Amino acid sequence: MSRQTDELLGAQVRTAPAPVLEVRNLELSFGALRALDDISAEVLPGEILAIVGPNGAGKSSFLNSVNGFYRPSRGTVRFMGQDITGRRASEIARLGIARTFQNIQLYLGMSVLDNLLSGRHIHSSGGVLQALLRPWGMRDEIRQRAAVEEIMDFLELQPHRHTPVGTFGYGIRKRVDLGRALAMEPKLLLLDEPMAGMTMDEKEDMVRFILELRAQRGMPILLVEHDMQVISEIADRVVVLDWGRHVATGAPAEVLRRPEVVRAYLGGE
Ligand SMILES: Nc1ncnc2c1ncn2[C@@H]1O[C@H](COP(=O)(O)OP(=O)(O)OP(=O)(O)O)[C@@H](O)[C@H]1O
Repeated sequence: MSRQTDELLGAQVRTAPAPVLEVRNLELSFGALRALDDISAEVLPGEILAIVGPNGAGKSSFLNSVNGFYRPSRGTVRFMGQDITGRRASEIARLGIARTFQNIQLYLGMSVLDNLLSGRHIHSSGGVLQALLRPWGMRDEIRQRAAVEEIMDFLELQPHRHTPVGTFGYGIRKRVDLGRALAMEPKLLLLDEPMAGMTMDEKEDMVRFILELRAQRGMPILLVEHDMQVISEIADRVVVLDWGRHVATGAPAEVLRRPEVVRAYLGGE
């Protein structure tokens, strides 16, 4: 190999962006059921990576293994260069991985504003309860409020700020759930079926917010979603799982056409 080629390759190695999230050979079992079998994937800076696959493929298990809800039996999870495998969910959240949930977990009797403030607890001196009671010093209170106001502006939630979340349908609830995750000031966002149960208008709004998050803040996003049209429009790459196994990885337009991917969907539903 010539010296010039050597230098060129060296430059490529140096400029390749380090992944924000790097998952290697992940394995997770529930009794005899192998929910994840040797799964590897990575999220690059500013990338939107989608995990897709039929029901029971292991998508939520993958998210749960990344954010510490489940403890994988094998494999590693590295976040911004740090090994976080098997760490507790609260610790992983503090390191900068926030997530939303398939079955939204909000405080339904509380206002939009208070739900978002609950996401700030990792940035206040007390816990969730203290974040809600707001016994912070004046300066801390102003800082927490300013962060939440900005998120409400961004997600167009201002008209709903004082309304209890339980009075809203799925569309607004999912948006509040995203807002609460953003209130944690994450460096990586995990979204579990952010469009599920939404009307077309609500989906379009959510797509817009996700794309703006990436464009304006360079937010890397790992999402699980069933809506293939949405996936094709927003994901840079997709990872296809089936029965806990890896089927394919690549650009949506190319991967979703592959015969093995089509087969996985036809066989799985
Ligand atoms: N806590 C658990 N205990 C036992 N089995 C589980 C648990 N969580 C997931 N599983 C099983 O692991 C497999 C993968 O489930 P998972 O929820 O990860 O799939 P999924 O791809 O997210 O499915 P869906 O699209 O239906 O949400 C399924 O067979 C499921 O029943």
